[in-house]
Amino acid sequence: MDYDEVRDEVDLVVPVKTLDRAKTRLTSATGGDPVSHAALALALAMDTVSAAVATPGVRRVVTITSDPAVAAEMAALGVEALPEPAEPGLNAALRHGARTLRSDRVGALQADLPALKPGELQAALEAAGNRRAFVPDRQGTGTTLLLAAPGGELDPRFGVGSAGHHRISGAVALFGPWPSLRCDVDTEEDLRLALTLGLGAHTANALPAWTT
Ligand SMILES: Nc1nc2c(ncn2[C@@H]2O[C@H](COP(=O)(O)OP(=O)(O)OP(=O)(O)O)[C@@H](O)[C@H]2O)c(=O)[nH]1
Ligand SMILES: C=C(OP(=O)(O)O)C(=O)O
Repeated sequence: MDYDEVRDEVDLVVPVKTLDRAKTRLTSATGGDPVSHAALALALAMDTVSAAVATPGVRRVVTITSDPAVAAEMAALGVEALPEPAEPGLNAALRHGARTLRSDRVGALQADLPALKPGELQAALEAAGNRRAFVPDRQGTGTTLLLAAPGGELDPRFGVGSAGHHRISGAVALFGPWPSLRCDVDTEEDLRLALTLGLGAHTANALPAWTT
Protein backbone atom coordinates (compact mmCIF):
# COMPACT_ATOMS: atom_id res chain seq x y z
CA MET A 1 0.00 0.00 0.00
CA ASP A 2 1.07 3.56 -0.73
CA TYR A 3 1.59 5.21 2.67
CA ASP A 4 0.50 8.58 1.26
CA GLU A 5 -2.98 7.18 0.84
CA VAL A 6 -5.43 7.42 3.68
CA ARG A 7 -5.96 3.95 5.09
CA ASP A 8 -9.69 3.78 5.36
CA GLU A 9 -10.15 0.46 7.13
CA VAL A 10 -9.85 0.01 10.85
CA ASP A 11 -10.33 -2.85 13.32
CA LEU A 12 -12.04 -1.80 16.54
CA VAL A 13 -11.61 -3.13 20.07
CA VAL A 14 -14.62 -2.59 22.35
CA PRO A 15 -13.98 -3.21 26.07
CA VAL A 16 -16.90 -4.46 28.19
CA LYS A 17 -16.66 -4.87 31.95
CA THR A 18 -18.38 -7.79 33.64
CA LEU A 19 -22.04 -6.81 33.86
CA ASP A 20 -22.24 -7.04 37.65
CA ARG A 21 -19.51 -4.37 37.93
CA ALA A 22 -20.42 -2.22 34.91
CA LYS A 23 -22.03 1.21 34.79
CA THR A 24 -22.15 1.87 38.54
CA ARG A 25 -22.97 5.55 37.97
CA LEU A 26 -26.10 4.43 36.13
CA THR A 27 -27.42 2.30 39.00
CA SER A 28 -30.13 4.80 39.93
CA ALA A 29 -31.63 4.57 36.44
CA THR A 30 -32.83 1.03 37.06
CA GLY A 31 -33.94 1.60 40.63
CA GLY A 32 -31.20 -0.57 42.07
CA ASP A 33 -32.51 -3.80 40.53
CA PRO A 34 -29.38 -5.80 39.55
CA VAL A 35 -31.08 -7.84 36.82
CA SER A 36 -32.45 -4.75 35.05
CA HIS A 37 -29.12 -3.00 35.53
CA ALA A 38 -27.15 -5.85 33.93
CA ALA A 39 -29.66 -5.97 31.06
CA LEU A 40 -29.23 -2.24 30.46
CA ALA A 41 -25.42 -2.40 30.61
CA LEU A 42 -25.46 -5.28 28.12
CA ALA A 43 -27.90 -3.44 25.84
CA LEU A 44 -25.64 -0.37 25.70
CA ALA A 45 -22.78 -2.57 24.53
CA MET A 46 -24.91 -4.49 22.03
CA ASP A 47 -26.14 -1.29 20.37
CA THR A 48 -22.63 0.16 20.27
CA VAL A 49 -21.21 -2.97 18.68
CA SER A 50 -24.13 -3.34 16.24
CA ALA A 51 -23.55 0.20 14.98
CA ALA A 52 -19.78 -0.33 14.72
CA VAL A 53 -20.25 -3.53 12.71
CA ALA A 54 -22.54 -1.64 10.30
CA THR A 55 -20.03 1.19 9.73
CA PRO A 56 -18.31 1.43 6.34
CA GLY A 57 -14.56 1.57 6.97
CA VAL A 58 -14.75 -0.75 9.98
CA ARG A 59 -13.31 -4.09 8.93
CA ARG A 60 -13.59 -6.04 12.16
CA VAL A 61 -14.94 -5.53 15.67
CA VAL A 62 -13.85 -7.54 18.72
CA THR A 63 -14.85 -7.11 22.34
CA ILE A 64 -12.65 -7.69 25.37
CA THR A 65 -14.54 -9.11 28.30
CA SER A 66 -14.32 -11.73 31.01
CA ASP A 67 -18.11 -12.00 31.23
CA PRO A 68 -19.42 -15.18 29.54
CA ALA A 69 -22.92 -13.66 29.16
CA VAL A 70 -21.45 -10.74 27.21
CA ALA A 71 -19.34 -13.10 25.10
CA ALA A 72 -22.40 -15.23 24.25
CA GLU A 73 -24.49 -12.21 23.22
CA MET A 74 -21.64 -10.83 21.11
CA ALA A 75 -21.27 -14.20 19.39
CA ALA A 76 -24.93 -13.90 18.37
CA LEU A 77 -23.96 -10.67 16.58
CA GLY A 78 -21.06 -12.47 14.93
CA VAL A 79 -18.53 -10.60 17.07
CA GLU A 80 -15.65 -12.36 18.78
CA ALA A 81 -14.96 -11.78 22.49
CA LEU A 82 -11.34 -11.92 23.59
CA PRO A 83 -10.63 -12.72 27.23
CA GLU A 84 -9.10 -10.10 29.54
CA PRO A 85 -5.33 -10.25 29.93
CA ALA A 86 -3.72 -11.08 33.29
CA GLU A 87 -2.92 -7.40 33.85
CA PRO A 88 -6.09 -5.71 35.19
CA GLY A 89 -7.68 -2.50 33.98
CA LEU A 90 -9.14 -0.88 30.91
CA ASN A 91 -5.91 0.27 29.26
CA ALA A 92 -4.26 -3.12 29.72
CA ALA A 93 -7.33 -4.75 28.15
CA LEU A 94 -7.16 -2.41 25.17
CA ARG A 95 -3.42 -2.90 24.66
CA HIS A 96 -3.95 -6.65 24.76
CA GLY A 97 -6.82 -6.42 22.25
CA ALA A 98 -4.88 -4.19 19.89
CA ARG A 99 -1.86 -6.50 19.94
CA THR A 100 -3.97 -9.60 19.46
CA LEU A 101 -5.65 -8.14 16.40
CA ARG A 102 -2.33 -7.34 14.68
CA SER A 103 -4.22 -4.98 12.37
CA ASP A 104 -2.86 -2.43 9.93
CA ARG A 105 -4.89 0.05 11.86
CA VAL A 106 -6.63 -0.33 15.22
CA GLY A 107 -8.99 1.74 17.32
CA ALA A 108 -10.73 1.58 20.69
CA LEU A 109 -14.43 2.35 20.98
CA GLN A 110 -16.17 2.69 24.34
CA ALA A 111 -19.10 0.29 24.85
CA ASP A 112 -21.60 2.82 26.14
CA LEU A 113 -22.76 4.61 22.98
CA PRO A 114 -26.34 3.33 22.57
CA ALA A 115 -27.40 6.02 20.06
CA LEU A 116 -24.35 5.54 17.83
CA LYS A 117 -25.06 6.13 14.13
CA PRO A 118 -22.79 4.33 11.66
CA GLY A 119 -22.63 7.45 9.47
CA GLU A 120 -21.21 9.50 12.34
CA LEU A 121 -18.57 6.89 13.17
CA GLN A 122 -17.67 6.69 9.49
CA ALA A 123 -17.34 10.48 9.31
CA ALA A 124 -15.02 10.49 12.33
CA LEU A 125 -12.83 7.78 10.78
CA GLU A 126 -12.59 9.86 7.62
CA ALA A 127 -11.79 13.03 9.57
CA ALA A 128 -8.90 11.27 11.30
CA GLY A 129 -7.15 10.60 8.01
CA ASN A 130 -3.84 8.90 8.80
CA ARG A 131 -3.41 10.58 12.18
CA ARG A 132 -3.53 9.07 15.65
CA ALA A 133 -6.70 10.77 16.80
CA PHE A 134 -9.48 10.71 19.34
CA VAL A 135 -13.06 11.88 19.76
CA PRO A 136 -13.84 13.52 23.13
CA ASP A 137 -17.13 12.81 24.85
CA ARG A 138 -19.76 15.57 24.84
CA GLN A 139 -18.35 17.08 28.07
CA GLY A 140 -14.90 17.24 26.43
CA THR A 141 -13.14 15.45 29.28
CA GLY A 142 -13.51 11.77 28.37
CA THR A 143 -12.81 9.84 25.17
CA THR A 144 -15.27 7.77 23.16
CA LEU A 145 -13.02 6.74 20.25
CA LEU A 146 -9.24 6.48 19.98
CA LEU A 147 -7.59 5.61 16.67
CA ALA A 148 -4.00 4.56 16.18
CA ALA A 149 -2.16 5.86 13.14
CA PRO A 150 -1.79 3.21 10.43
CA GLY A 151 0.88 0.79 11.58
CA GLY A 152 1.16 2.64 14.92
CA GLU A 153 0.51 1.79 18.55
CA LEU A 154 -2.86 2.53 20.10
CA ASP A 155 -1.26 3.79 23.34
CA PRO A 156 -4.57 4.04 25.24
CA ARG A 157 -4.81 6.44 28.18
CA PHE A 158 -8.41 5.98 29.22
CA GLY A 159 -9.62 6.91 32.69
CA VAL A 160 -10.54 10.19 34.38
CA GLY A 161 -9.59 13.13 32.15
CA SER A 162 -8.62 10.86 29.27
CA ALA A 163 -9.21 13.52 26.61
CA GLY A 164 -6.40 15.61 28.12
CA HIS A 165 -4.15 12.56 28.41
CA HIS A 166 -4.75 11.57 24.79
CA ARG A 167 -4.04 15.11 23.64
CA ILE A 168 -0.81 15.32 25.64
CA SER A 169 0.27 11.97 24.20
CA GLY A 170 0.08 13.53 20.72
CA ALA A 171 -3.31 12.35 19.49
CA VAL A 172 -5.37 14.87 17.52
CA ALA A 173 -8.76 15.79 18.98
CA LEU A 174 -11.60 15.52 16.50
CA PHE A 175 -14.66 17.69 17.14
CA GLY A 176 -17.23 16.95 14.47
CA PRO A 177 -21.00 17.05 14.23
CA TRP A 178 -21.24 13.56 15.69
CA PRO A 179 -23.56 13.80 18.73
CA SER A 180 -24.24 10.07 18.83
CA LEU A 181 -20.52 9.28 18.89
CA ARG A 182 -19.91 11.81 21.65
CA CYS A 183 -22.83 10.78 23.85
CA ASP A 184 -21.41 8.11 26.15
CA VAL A 185 -23.88 7.01 28.79
CA ASP A 186 -22.46 7.14 32.29
CA THR A 187 -25.40 8.69 34.15
CA GLU A 188 -29.17 8.97 34.01
CA GLU A 189 -28.79 12.41 32.43
CA ASP A 190 -26.67 10.91 29.64
CA LEU A 191 -29.32 8.24 29.08
CA ARG A 192 -32.01 10.91 28.73
CA LEU A 193 -29.91 12.71 26.13
CA ALA A 194 -29.19 9.48 24.22
CA LEU A 195 -32.92 8.85 24.14
CA THR A 196 -33.43 12.14 22.29
CA LEU A 197 -30.77 11.14 19.73
CA GLY A 198 -32.50 7.85 18.95
CA LEU A 199 -31.49 4.71 20.83
CA GLY A 200 -30.56 1.39 19.29
CA ALA A 201 -33.12 -1.40 19.60
CA HIS A 202 -31.42 -3.27 22.45
CA THR A 203 -31.32 -0.23 24.73
CA ALA A 204 -34.82 0.86 23.71
CA ASN A 205 -36.06 -2.56 24.88
CA ALA A 206 -34.11 -2.42 28.14
CA LEU A 207 -35.13 1.09 29.16
CA PRO A 208 -36.18 1.76 32.74
CA ALA A 209 -39.83 2.57 33.47
CA TRP A 210 -39.23 6.32 33.91
CA THR A 211 -38.55 6.74 30.20
CA THR A 212 -41.95 5.49 29.10
N1 LIG B 1 -12.70 -5.24 29.40
C1 LIG B 1 -12.72 -4.23 30.27
N2 LIG B 1 -13.52 -3.16 30.01
C2 LIG B 1 -13.54 -2.16 30.90
C3 LIG B 1 -12.78 -2.17 32.08
N3 LIG B 1 -13.02 -1.01 32.76
C4 LIG B 1 -13.90 -0.32 32.02
N4 LIG B 1 -14.24 -1.01 30.91
C5 LIG B 1 -15.12 -0.58 29.82
O1 LIG B 1 -14.62 0.66 29.38
C6 LIG B 1 -15.67 1.52 28.97
C7 LIG B 1 -15.58 2.85 29.71
O2 LIG B 1 -15.73 2.67 31.06
P1 LIG B 1 -16.74 3.55 31.89
O3 LIG B 1 -17.47 4.51 31.04
O4 LIG B 1 -16.02 4.09 33.07
O5 LIG B 1 -17.81 2.43 32.31
P2 LIG B 1 -17.95 1.64 33.66
O6 LIG B 1 -16.62 1.42 34.30
O7 LIG B 1 -18.76 0.45 33.34
O8 LIG B 1 -18.85 2.67 34.49
P3 LIG B 1 -18.71 3.20 36.01
O9 LIG B 1 -18.80 2.02 36.90
O10 LIG B 1 -19.89 4.12 36.18
O11 LIG B 1 -17.38 3.91 36.07
C8 LIG B 1 -16.94 0.75 29.19
O12 LIG B 1 -17.25 0.21 27.93
C9 LIG B 1 -16.55 -0.32 30.18
O13 LIG B 1 -17.33 -1.50 30.03
C10 LIG B 1 -11.95 -3.31 32.33
O14 LIG B 1 -11.25 -3.42 33.34
N5 LIG B 1 -11.97 -4.29 31.38
C1 LIG C 1 -13.16 5.75 30.91
C2 LIG C 1 -13.59 6.83 30.29
O1 LIG C 1 -14.90 7.09 30.18
P1 LIG C 1 -15.85 7.81 31.22
O2 LIG C 1 -15.37 9.21 31.39
O3 LIG C 1 -17.10 7.70 30.47
O4 LIG C 1 -15.78 6.99 32.47
C3 LIG C 1 -12.67 7.73 29.56
O5 LIG C 1 -13.14 8.69 28.95
O6 LIG C 1 -11.48 7.49 29.60
